[in-house]
Amino acid sequence: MFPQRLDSTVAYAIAKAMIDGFNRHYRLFRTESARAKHRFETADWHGQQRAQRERIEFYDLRVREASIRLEREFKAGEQPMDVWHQVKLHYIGLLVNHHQPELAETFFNSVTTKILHRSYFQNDFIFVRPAVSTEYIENQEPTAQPTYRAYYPTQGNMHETLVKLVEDFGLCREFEDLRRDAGYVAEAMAARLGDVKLRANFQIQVLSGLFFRNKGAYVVGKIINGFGEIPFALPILHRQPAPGQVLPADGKGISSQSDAGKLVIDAALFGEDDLLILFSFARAYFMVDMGIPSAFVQFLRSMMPRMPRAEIYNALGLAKQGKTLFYRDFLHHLRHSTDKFRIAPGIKGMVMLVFDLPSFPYVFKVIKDYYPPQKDTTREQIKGKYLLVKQHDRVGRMADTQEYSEVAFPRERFSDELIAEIEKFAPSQLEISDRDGDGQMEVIIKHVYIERRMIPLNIYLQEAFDFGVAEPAARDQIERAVVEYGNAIKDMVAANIFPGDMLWKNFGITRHGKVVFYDYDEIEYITDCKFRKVPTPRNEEDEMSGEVWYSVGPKDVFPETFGPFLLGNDAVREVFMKHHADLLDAAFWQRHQARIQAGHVYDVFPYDQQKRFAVMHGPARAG
Ligand SMILES: Nc1ncnc2c1ncn2[C@@H]1O[C@H](COP(=O)(O)OP(=O)(O)OP(=O)(O)O)[C@@H](O)[C@H]1O
Repeated sequence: MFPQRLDSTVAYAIAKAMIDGFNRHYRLFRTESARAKHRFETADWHGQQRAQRERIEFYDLRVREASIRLEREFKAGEQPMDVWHQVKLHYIGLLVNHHQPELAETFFNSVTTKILHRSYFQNDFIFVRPAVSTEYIENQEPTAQPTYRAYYPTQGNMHETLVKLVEDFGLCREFEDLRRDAGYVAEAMAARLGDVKLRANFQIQVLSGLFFRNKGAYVVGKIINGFGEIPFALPILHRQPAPGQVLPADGKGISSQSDAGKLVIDAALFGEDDLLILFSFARAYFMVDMGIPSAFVQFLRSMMPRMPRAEIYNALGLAKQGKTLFYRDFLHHLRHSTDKFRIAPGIKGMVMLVFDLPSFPYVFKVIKDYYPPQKDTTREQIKGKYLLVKQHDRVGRMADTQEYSEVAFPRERFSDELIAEIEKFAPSQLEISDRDGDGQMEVIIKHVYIERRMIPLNIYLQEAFDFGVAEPAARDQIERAVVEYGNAIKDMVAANIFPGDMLWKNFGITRHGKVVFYDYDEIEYITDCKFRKVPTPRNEEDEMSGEVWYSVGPKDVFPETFGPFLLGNDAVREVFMKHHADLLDAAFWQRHQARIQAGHVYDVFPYDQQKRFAVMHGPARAG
């Protein structure tokens, strides 16, 4: 199996062409990410969103280019196994001093699996686990940026240090008052540190690349004191010039105009939980200029040890690496667990067949082969909607999904009930065979989306109902769920998304108590919908008719009619009407539609209004 001699010249040429293909990919990816700084400085918000969307496509384009080149120049698909073994060894050699070896290995897997027939590629040909270490990679070039910078403030010069720390990012746009903002940050840090004694190693470390997303730029780092570490992030925004921009403190997102202002540090976020929300799977990917991405991941992991590395790679826009790592984690989990896959708890979907493994915090969603008549859709349309969400700003309210094809699971881990369910609703997606010939039967699913498991909101509410709505704890649970549910819809509206199907069962609650939407098959752009008031009945017959007597176009939405589906329970109705009655009014939706059509980009920021310096220190001081 292992080649004794590297005697094939074509093997080296293939390996070299492959690494050239990857290097081209990473160069383009990095350049696009680095340009985010300029787009931020010049307030090119539409450009920023476009780039975020387009960058997702880069990987597949480069994989396709590389496979075409390998086929054309080297007939790579026709090379014997022996040559492919040598290709892999040469490739490993080329990675020894590479700065993104883990990404380059994944690229190798993507290209080879495209070129080689499935029965032909086996684990020997691809990187099932990393062959080259990502530990301690350094760029030795004199002009190279280190991954992070360290500052050593004392009690006396904290303020100056923070000013310098921000200035070192070299943002080419004036701050409104950086000294003032650094003062706010210093105060917030002091409050967070409390009365602790500053130890010899007291320092602030910040990643040398700013994290850009939509209308924000984030400084990301940690404070180290003795054995303690406090992760933090400082969002930098453009001050909006018009007065009265600060929403009421209970408002969720920070709506902002498309105009540009001087820069401000908007808040100081501390601790793992704030950071986890910032890096959530329900938000768009960041743009960061990273020479050594694994070093960024390692730093971020030290700040958020509970976040899987796969999700960190995703958040950095390196979704294919995220996908690879997720799959490795999944296989590892399968090997070290014994429970069985089952139909996911909750109300079954009409278009999606959803299953999970109780011990594993994700769900697997398969598109059914047929749907009830009210679901006028197709497999392609559903895939289109999932893609739309992937490319769109998910504003912390729409779960990210990873798409996999031909996923094999051990047959003995599937309950018979689940197999029967798949056979009934998605037979085209199911194969049960011993594909790799190891004597073990496998369940092979042709196409599946995988996403984080949440508690479906209907189940969460039901728990409270079962407890008894008179109980304060149950009332709290209902209030939290309903308020957050409305906030989730409003954040989606800000981002031009109409969820389509707003039933409780289509939303889930995360471990941070955030409500997130996950049912995308009826999603539409707000700007494509027609929000209407229910017309006044023409006569008594209309009025008494239980049927819809007025004509309804395909894009018509009647917000008044949401109530009966959502508000059957009195306790729910009371909270909903107190906080979110506007969602039942067509005028609310039309107003947002008009604002989006006028070109305003809304950004929903991943922290509470109460954490904004403008709110904490009063608008008079902060703008
Ligand atoms: N991320 C998730 N976490 C937990 N449960 C989930 C998740 N996604 C889906 N489910 C469960 O699976 C069910 C069906 O999922 P989903 O709503 O995506 O399917 P659907 O076919 O699009 O639904 P519908 O019939 O409303 O269109 C949900 O009601 C919920 O119980």
